[in-house]
Amino acid sequence: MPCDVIVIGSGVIGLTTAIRLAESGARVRVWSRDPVDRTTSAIAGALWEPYRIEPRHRVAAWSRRTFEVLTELAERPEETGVRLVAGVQALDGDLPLPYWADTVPGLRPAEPDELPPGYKSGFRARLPLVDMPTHLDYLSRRLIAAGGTLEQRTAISLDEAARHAPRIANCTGLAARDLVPDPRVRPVRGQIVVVENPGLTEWFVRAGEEDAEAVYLFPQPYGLLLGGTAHEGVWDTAPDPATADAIIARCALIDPRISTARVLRHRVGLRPVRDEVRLEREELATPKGAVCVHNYGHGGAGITVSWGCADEAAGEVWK
Ligand SMILES: Cc1cc2nc3c(=O)[nH]c(=O)nc-3n(C[C@H](O)[C@H](O)[C@H](O)COP(=O)(O)OP(=O)(O)OC[C@H]3O[C@@H](n4cnc5c(N)ncnc54)[C@H](O)[C@@H]3O)c2cc1C
Repeated sequence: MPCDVIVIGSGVIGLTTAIRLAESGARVRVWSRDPVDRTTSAIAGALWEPYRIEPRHRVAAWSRRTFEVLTELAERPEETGVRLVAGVQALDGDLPLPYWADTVPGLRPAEPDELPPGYKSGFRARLPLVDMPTHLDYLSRRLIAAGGTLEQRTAISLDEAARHAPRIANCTGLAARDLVPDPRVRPVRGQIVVVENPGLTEWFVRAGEEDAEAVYLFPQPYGLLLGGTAHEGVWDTAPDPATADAIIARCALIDPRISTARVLRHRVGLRPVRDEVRLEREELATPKGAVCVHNYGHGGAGITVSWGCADEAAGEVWK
């Protein structure tokens, strides 16, 4: 099938990149090793918030652009899976507000009585909270409506894809480690638990950038998502029962009703962390001289930067 661009990967990064290209008139094929609902993106929480992602100056611009787009999508939450939800992030000690705070209208320091017991400082904000199964469904439908195709197919190499199209977008997340190959992208394992929501309507987060154990509670339409962990270099995707118990115990300190809530499911995902997101154009040394735009390594914030990165990647494809 003739096409202008092959996008490799159907996580949030591949789908948003493919949508930008298809909606600007390109004939786009998306190849994905995994079905959309088996990607790392499908496991994410997913709150808009820059976390475990660098470099800050680019992340600030990408996340601002994504905030704008998600705010628009939040006008149709049933269709898009995006809602604007209020909540509190606790900070350790007297840390200043985060570097991206000016992106969020109305973000303000939390009053002491807005913080759970034991926490001294934090901020309060309304942020986009994304129900990923619904959102990925929405993105897939939007891609197809724009004329794109979604195929379950594994790219053996970038050169193989270059035999099918003159332009490629490499949105393979952690798998870029083997495909490129790029040893700088590495897993940071995250485990979560979904329980029946005992009545929470706001999110809560306490997550230091370097901490292996975080606390987060996200009220989603499918249940209350509890997190979590962040273990560097760990590849195991089987949920660990002791880790799940510890997550529930930490979250129950925020709301004791959680300790008796019915567990609906356990999930583990591997964040594709890199010292810097790789978003750049490369001329491949193939006989026909194809162009590959790399867009991977978004760490713990792929949803948070998705549309900003998609805009930039689509621009690089046509340069
Ligand atoms: C527990 C957890 C919680 C998280 N919470 C948040 C959050 O609250 N907010 C936030 O913004 N982010 C969050 N993240 C991070 C976010 O999930 C990732 O940054 C994001 O999903 C990365 O998206 P991606 O499209 O690059 O990768 P993926 O979703 O992994 O998609 C990669 C795609 O590439 C395909 N692929 C790989 N190799 C090949 C190949 N050779 N050929 C064809 N296809 C291939 C795969 O099949 C897949 O379709 C969380 C992550 C985890 C694990």
